[in-house]
Amino acid sequence: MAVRPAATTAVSAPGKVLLTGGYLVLDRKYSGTVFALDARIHAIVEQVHRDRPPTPSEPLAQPPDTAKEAVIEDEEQDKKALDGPPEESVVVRSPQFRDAVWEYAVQRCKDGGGVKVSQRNDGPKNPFVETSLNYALTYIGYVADSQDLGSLSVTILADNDYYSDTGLGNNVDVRARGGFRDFGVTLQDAHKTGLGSSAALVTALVSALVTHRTMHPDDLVVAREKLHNLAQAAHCAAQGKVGSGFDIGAAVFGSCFYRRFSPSILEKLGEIGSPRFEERLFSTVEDLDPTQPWDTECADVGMKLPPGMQLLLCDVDCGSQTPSMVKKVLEWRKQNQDEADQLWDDLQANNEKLRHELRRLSHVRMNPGYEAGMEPELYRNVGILMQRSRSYLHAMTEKSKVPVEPRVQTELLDAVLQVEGVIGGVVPGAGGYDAVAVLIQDDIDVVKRLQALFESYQSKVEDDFGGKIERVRMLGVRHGSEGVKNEFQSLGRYLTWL
Ligand SMILES: Nc1ncnc2c1ncn2[C@@H]1O[C@H](COP(=O)(O)OP(=O)(O)O)[C@@H](O)[C@H]1O
Ligand SMILES: C[C@@](O)(CCOP(=O)(O)OP(=O)(O)O)CC(=O)O
Repeated sequence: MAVRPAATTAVSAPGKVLLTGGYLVLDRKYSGTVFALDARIHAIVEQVHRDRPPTPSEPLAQPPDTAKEAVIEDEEQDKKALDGPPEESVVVRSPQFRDAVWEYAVQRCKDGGGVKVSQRNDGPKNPFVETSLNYALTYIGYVADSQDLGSLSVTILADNDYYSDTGLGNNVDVRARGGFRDFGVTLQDAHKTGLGSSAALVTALVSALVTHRTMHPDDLVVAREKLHNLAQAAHCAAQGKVGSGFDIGAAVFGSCFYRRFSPSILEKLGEIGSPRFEERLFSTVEDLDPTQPWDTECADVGMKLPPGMQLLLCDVDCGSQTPSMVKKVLEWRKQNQDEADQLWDDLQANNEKLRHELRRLSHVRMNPGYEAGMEPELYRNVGILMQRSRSYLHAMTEKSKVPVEPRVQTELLDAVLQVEGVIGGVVPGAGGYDAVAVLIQDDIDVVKRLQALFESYQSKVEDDFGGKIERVRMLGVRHGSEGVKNEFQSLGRYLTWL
C-alpha cells in the first residue's frame, strides 16, 4: 500500500525569548525559562512533480479533508499512472528578501550515508536550509514507504518582528500579503532582532518536510518528540556546534522551563554522507539507543505570565555576535571555575525564585482576597528578583569582559524601570545588543508611556564595548505562542507569496 503525500503542507514554529538562564542553560546542571513568541516562521512545501502526476481533480492546494494523504489501495493502477522517473530537486525561496532562492539537486550517498542536497545556483549558501533538507530527507528516505521524492518547492515566510524594520521593500499593502513584509534587502543585510530565526526556521522546515512525506498533519503534536530530536540534530549541525537547544525546545513545544540534553547524544552522529549515517540519524531521532537516551527536560509547557502581566521586547537595532560572546564567557568560566560556579549557583537560585513567583502569581486572581488595583504590590517581588538577576549579570559582564548587559542597555533598562507600570526588565538570552525584555502591567497606558520614552531615545553613556543606541523600537510580539503547528488552514494567508 503506497502513501501519497498531500499537494501542499504548511507548518510554522515560534521564536523565543530566554527570560532567565542565559549561559547557565548551556550546562545541564542549570536551567532556563523560555517563552515562545507569536512571531513565527512558516515553511510551505509544495509538491511540484511527484511519482504519479496529479489528476485534474487534484488542485495544488486542496481543502484539508480531501488533501489528506490519499491511500492508494490499487498499486497496479498507480504504476500505470507513472510518468517516467521525475528529476528530484528542491527549490527553497524566502521571497521577503532579495536574491533569497536556493536550488538543490538531491543525491543519495553510498553506504547508507543519507540523502544530501547540493546547491545548483550561484549566490550565498544557506547552511540552515541546506542542513535541514539533508537531515529531513535522510530521515524521510529511511522511514518512508516510497523513495521517490519528486520535486519540491519550499517557501519560507517569517513574521515581521524577526528583523529590524528596513524601511525598504514594497510594502504598500502588507495586509493583502498575509501580513508578511517585503524587507527589500538580502538576508545578509537584514538586522536580526534576536528572536531565534534559525531555530524557528529549522523546526518549521524539517517538520513540514517530514509531515509532507510521512504522516498526516493532524499527527504533528504526537510526533513532537521525534521532530524535536531531528530539529536539534539539524540545528546543531548547521551551527557547527552543540548549543543548549533551548530555542529548538521552544520552537517545538512552546514556552517551557528547559533543561538541555546531554551533548554526547549528538556528538556521536557523525557527518552526513559518512557510512551508515542514515541508521544513526534514525536511531537518534527515534531515541532507540538505550545507552544514550534523550534527556531534554521541558516542564511547565505552555506556561503563561500571570494574568495582568505582559512581556514586551524593545529592539535597539544593533545586533550582537552571540557565538563569540558565548565562547568568551565559557573561557572565563573555565579559567575561574570556583568564582564562576558561585555566580552561576547564585543566579540560578534567583532565577528559580523568579520562576516560582511568576507561577504563584498565575493563580492569585482566583483567590477570594484579590482586588483590582493590587497589581503594583503583587508584582513587587517579581521586580526585585529581576533586579537581582541583573546584578548577577552585571557581575558576569564585568568579570568576563563580555557585553552581557553592556552599559547602553543598563542605561536603557534603568530608564524603562522609571516608567509607571513597568515591573522589571532584563537583557534576555546571551544579552549583548539584542532586544531587551520588559515585564509590564498589561495596560495600554503603560505601552503609551514607554512609546513616549522611546520616541526620541538615544544612549548618552559611553559604552565599554562600543555600542550606541540610536533608536528603540517596541516589537509587536507577545508571549505565549504554541509550539510547532500545522498551518494548512492558513494557506490563504500565503497565497500571494507562493
Ligand atoms: N527568513 C529566512 N529565510 C531563510 N533563511 C533564514 C531566514 N531567517 C533566518 N534564516 C537563516 O538563519 C540564519 C540566522 O541564524 P542565526 O545567526 O543563528 O540567528 P538567530 O539568532 O536569529 O537564530 C540566517 O543566516 C539564515 O541562514
Ligand atoms: C548564551 C546562551 O545560553 C543563550 C543565547 O540566547 P539568545 O537568545 O541570545 O540566542 P541567539 O538566538 O543564539 O542569539 C546560548 C545557548 O543557550 O545556546
